[in-house]
Amino acid sequence: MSEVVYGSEIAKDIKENLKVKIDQLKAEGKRIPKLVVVLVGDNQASLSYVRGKEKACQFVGMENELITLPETTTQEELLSLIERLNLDTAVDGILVQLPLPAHIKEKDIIHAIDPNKDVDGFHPCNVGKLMLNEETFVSCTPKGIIRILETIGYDDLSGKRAVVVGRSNIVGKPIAQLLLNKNATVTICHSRTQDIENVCKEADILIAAIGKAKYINRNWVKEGAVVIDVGINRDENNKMCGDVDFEDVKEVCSYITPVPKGVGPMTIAMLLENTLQSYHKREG
Ligand SMILES: Nc1nc(=O)c2c([nH]1)NC[C@@H]1CN(c3ccc(C(=O)N[C@@H](CCC(=O)O)C(=O)O)cc3)C=[N+]21
Repeated sequence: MSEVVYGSEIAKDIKENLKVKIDQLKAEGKRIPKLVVVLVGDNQASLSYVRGKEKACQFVGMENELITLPETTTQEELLSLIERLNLDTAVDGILVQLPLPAHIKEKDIIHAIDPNKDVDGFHPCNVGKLMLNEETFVSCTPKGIIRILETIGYDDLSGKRAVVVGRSNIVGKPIAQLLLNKNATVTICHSRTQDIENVCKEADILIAAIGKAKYINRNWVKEGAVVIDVGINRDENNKMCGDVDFEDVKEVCSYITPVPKGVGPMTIAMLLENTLQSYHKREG
């Protein structure tokens, strides 16, 4: 039997902490940190995530502007908006919600955001700094996962084996790097990996970021492993679920994060932290 780790509760503590800090800035008559979220088109899932970000900003008392643009927005129009936000001294963080419509090149947009306002940590400058273990904006989901490990006291990773399933630029690769920076022995598995089940079974820490509903069952998991589920999928009843078959795996691991209320809320909390970090870099 394992302990279920509610990221939602850890995130709540983090947000309460941020609220105190922002109240303090207000009391001192200082400028308030500001996050701008840009949403292109009306992808339903994106709308729901963006609302979560808005609610969190309101909770901590951070300024939040949501700019919604029509699906037909051109790449040039989006680039000129980003240029304006880059130059706006009142803006600390810029987040362009992904995915973007197919006619816009995500890479060009990510490259256009000022690395000093890239609170997602997606810009190549910030990704490079992560690889060099230099201070930077760390991508929010991976940062949230590390914070979960720290909170459960499982952050001395020397001699531990970590297996990351999934190699995306926004989760798989950066979480592998963060685990490596903490001295774990890291393996990245993906769709071309042979004998993936047995590779995963070696993991002391298993990170699931593949995007396949309930793909990982107890046969993939070593007894006592820590299992972090990054997946956001729908099951056969259209209920939100992770990449891990939670009910099955929770019988064999030591800690497991649920979906929802696991990694997702941590992502939002880390976004707010990154925005405050950006503010302090600017304001001192
Ligand atoms: N530029 C960019 N940055 C992102 O960080 C980014 C993005 N684009 N595109 C989409 C993904 C996804 N994402 C989530 C954040 C919070 C929850 C979250 O809080 N989920 C709640 C439940 C939400 C619900 O019930 O719908 C939970 O897991 O408990 C989920 C997903 C950020 N993303």
